[in-house]
Amino acid sequence: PPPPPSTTIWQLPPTISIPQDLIHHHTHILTPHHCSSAVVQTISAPLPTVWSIIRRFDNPQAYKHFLKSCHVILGDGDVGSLREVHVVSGLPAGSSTERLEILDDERNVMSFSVVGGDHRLQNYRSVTTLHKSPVCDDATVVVESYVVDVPPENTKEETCVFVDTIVRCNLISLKQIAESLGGGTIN
Ligand SMILES: C[C@H](/C=C/[C@]1(O)[C@@]2(C)CO[C@]1(C)CC(=O)C2)CC(=O)O
Repeated sequence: PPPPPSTTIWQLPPTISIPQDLIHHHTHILTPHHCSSAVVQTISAPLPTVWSIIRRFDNPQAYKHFLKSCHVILGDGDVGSLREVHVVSGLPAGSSTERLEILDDERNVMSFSVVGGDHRLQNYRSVTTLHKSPVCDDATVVVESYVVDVPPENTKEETCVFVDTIVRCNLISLKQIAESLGGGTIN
């Protein structure tokens, strides 16, 4: 008989290893009240260029155009820092308070969690990783995964569509900015 579905989903070919501390993000027990997904975007710019934009916890609005401002309210931009972002009008959100969970300059992993604010994505948490494209030297593959509570009056599907749309917009904007920088980086 085939192995139970849970093991087949998580069995990755030996060539792909996920850093251990990322596993617990991806093994979040999904109940009917949570939704999770991952968005992948290839960018024709060197990995250090893309990373120089993603890693700036204090400046997400550089590429996240749904945000109109960001202030670090605790810490110096390193893990444990808190930021407060304000959202452009037109979205069912006003502000969000977010904590930097992982910032790994060696493995190019960044993760933040939403810890407060007036919006509808309770317990949103994402992990973004950068990978040198296997097919082209000066290209970068961005993988952004998330887990979030499904709001009481929405379905899992609606929640995923909403979040996927925002994440996709952010990564397209990141692509445009990184590609316009060419090989440069922002510091
Ligand atoms: C989906 C996520 C961000 C969402 C928000 O930042 C927010 C936390 C407040 O405004 C939003 C733009 C939309 C919302 O309802 C919840 C993507 C990202 O920023 O990495």
